[in-house]
Amino acid sequence: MTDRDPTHDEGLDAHLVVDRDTFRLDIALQAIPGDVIALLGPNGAGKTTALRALAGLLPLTRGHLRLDGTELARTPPESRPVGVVFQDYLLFPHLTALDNVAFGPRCRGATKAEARAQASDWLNRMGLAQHSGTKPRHLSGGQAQRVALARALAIHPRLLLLDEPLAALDARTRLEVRARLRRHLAGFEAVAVLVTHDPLDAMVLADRLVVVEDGRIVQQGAPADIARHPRTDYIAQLVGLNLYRGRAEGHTVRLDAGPAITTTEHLSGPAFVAFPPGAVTLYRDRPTGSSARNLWRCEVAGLETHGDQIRADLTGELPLAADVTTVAAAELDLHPGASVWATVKATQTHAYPA
Ligand SMILES: Nc1ncnc2c1ncn2[C@@H]1O[C@H](COP(=O)(O)OP(=O)(O)OP(=O)(O)O)[C@@H](O)[C@H]1O
Repeated sequence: MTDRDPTHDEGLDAHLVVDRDTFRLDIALQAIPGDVIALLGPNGAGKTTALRALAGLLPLTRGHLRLDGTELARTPPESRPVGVVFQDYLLFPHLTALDNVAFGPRCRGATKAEARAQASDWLNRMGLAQHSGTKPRHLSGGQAQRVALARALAIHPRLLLLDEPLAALDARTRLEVRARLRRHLAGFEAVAVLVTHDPLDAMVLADRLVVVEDGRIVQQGAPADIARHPRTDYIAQLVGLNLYRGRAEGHTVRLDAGPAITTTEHLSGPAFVAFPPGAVTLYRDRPTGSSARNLWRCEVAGLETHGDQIRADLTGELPLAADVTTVAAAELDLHPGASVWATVKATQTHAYPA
């Protein structure tokens, strides 16, 4: 585990206390350059409040906000080394894609020619060279998202904030933009914080999830750890996904570490495959009549109760989480150390490019 303590003047060190009428946000966030953090939480939990406080759009009631060792609380938002991608991208409608991206560098003292050269470079990197003269209304959702990202990155931010970066996109575009955004974030050398409702976005894009409920952090950690050991019902439902990486060939994703998973999607190349714990069926004995292609022998490592469901943490051929009813758990005599067979139908899995 990396040392996340930004005491060496690198990264984000924040304690955000913000009062809004009867609501209080009180969270501490630490990150080192290269970290991608996802803030997740139910409606009204305080995610947007946190993002706005980080951007300087809401004042702190108390606490501190240090970036690379500099206290930002008194720096006006437009002078902070902070790039923001808003949910609906907020591109200037009357400016071309190029001038939208050039806006930040221009405001920070670059000449018009310099700012445009930098903007052009960013648009190239985003694969948008041929759209530099296009106005936002003629861009697709995915293209507008990339322009917004280029605009945020063009100021060389030390903190990149993304508010529901994929929410405005239709399901198809979302897949593609998610994969692309992931590559950009992986190469980003400062701290990135994104707010999302979507556990899949969070797990694919972030190295660390910070779950906020009612203004407080209720759990944080690596996505896989949180998925296996959720501490609240909300998190159990939210991150209820088994997620793996591998290489797809047709309807099969061969995992980097583990067996192959049969999916309905037809892909080739690096891919993720995910399925919810509720999609897993458990058997004590090897099922004979089952048509499921995905059949693995596992051992119960742990059990946790969430309402009337039991989440089984399984190890073995494929580590996975499975949700079963309390009745089923009793019938299967599930207990740590018990060996079980797990099946997942291809139709219950979801594969997408990595
Ligand atoms: N302008 C405002 N004035 C006063 N209180 C507000 C204001 N905006 C939001 N709040 C309150 O702050 C709390 C947190 O809201 P916030 O928008 O940060 O949550 P969120 O986690 O982003 O929710 P959502 O997922 O619905 O966007 C809520 O209880 C909300 O009622």
